[in-house]
Amino acid sequence: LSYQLNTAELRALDNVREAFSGMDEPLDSGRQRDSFMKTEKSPTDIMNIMDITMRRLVKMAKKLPAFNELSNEGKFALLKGGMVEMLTVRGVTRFDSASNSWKTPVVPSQYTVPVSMFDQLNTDCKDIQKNRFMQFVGALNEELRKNELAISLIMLIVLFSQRENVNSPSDRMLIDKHNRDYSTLLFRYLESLYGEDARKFQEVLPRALGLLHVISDHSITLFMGTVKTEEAEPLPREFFKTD
Ligand SMILES: C[C@H](CCC[C@H](C)C(=O)O)[C@H]1CC[C@H]2[C@@H]3CC=C4C=C(O)CC[C@]4(C)[C@H]3CC[C@]12C
Repeated sequence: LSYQLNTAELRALDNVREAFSGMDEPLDSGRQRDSFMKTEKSPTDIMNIMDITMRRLVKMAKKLPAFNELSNEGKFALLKGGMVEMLTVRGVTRFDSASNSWKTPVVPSQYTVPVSMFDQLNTDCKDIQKNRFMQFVGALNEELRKNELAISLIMLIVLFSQRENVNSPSDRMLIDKHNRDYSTLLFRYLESLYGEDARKFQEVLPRALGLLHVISDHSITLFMGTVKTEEAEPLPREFFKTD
C-alpha cells in the first residue's frame, strides 16, 4: 500500500506552506520590536509581542482560498474564536525547553520571552494557565512539534472549527468541509512520512485539541489588571480583557 501523496495533496500542502510563509519574517520596527528588546518584559510588553503573531495569523488566514469562501461574519467569528488556540499552537513550536522560554527567528536570537512571564499575570489563573500550557506542550509528540508543516495543518484544523456567531448555513457547511479536508491532509502527510506508524497521531491530536479549548476558554482574564492599556496594542486586548 503506497503512502505516496498524489499531486492534489502535494499542491494543497504547497498552498499551506505559502499561507504560513510570512510567519517568521524578521521584525522591522515599532512598539512591538521595542517590547521584544527589553530585558525585563512586562505584561504590556507580552501583549505587544502577541500582537505580532496575531497580525501574522490574520494575514495567513486571508491568503487561504478556503478562508475567503466564508462570509465576513464567518471570517470574523473564526479568527475571534480560534486566535488564542492558534497562538498557543504557535507557542509550542517556539518553546525552547532548555531555556524555558519562547525563541523566534523574528528577532535576533538573544531576545527571548521567558515562560516565567506567567508569574506577573493575574494571580487568580496564572499558575493553572502556565501548567495547562506546559501540559499542552507535552501532549504533542516531539516529531509533531518540530514539523512546521504538520503544525501549520494543526493550526488550520483549529481555525476551521465551529464557533459561536457563525450563523449562515453555508459558512457552517464550509467550516466542517475544510476541517475534514485539513484533518485528512494532515494524516495523509503524516502517513507519507511515517507509514503505518502515523496511526499513533490519530489519538494524540483529539486529546491535544481538547486541551487547547480549555486553555483558550480560561485565557480571557489572564492579563486582567496587569496591563498599562494605553501602552498596549489594541488587537490583543480583544482577546485578553485588561480591565
Ligand atoms: C509565540 C510567542 C513568542 C514568539 C513571538 C513571535 C512574534 C513569533 O510569533 O515568532 C509567545 C509570546 C507570548 C506567548 C503567549 C503568552 C500567554 C499565553 C496564555 C495562554 O493561556 C496560552 C499561551 C499564550 C497565548 C502564549 C502563547 C505563545 C506566545 C504568544
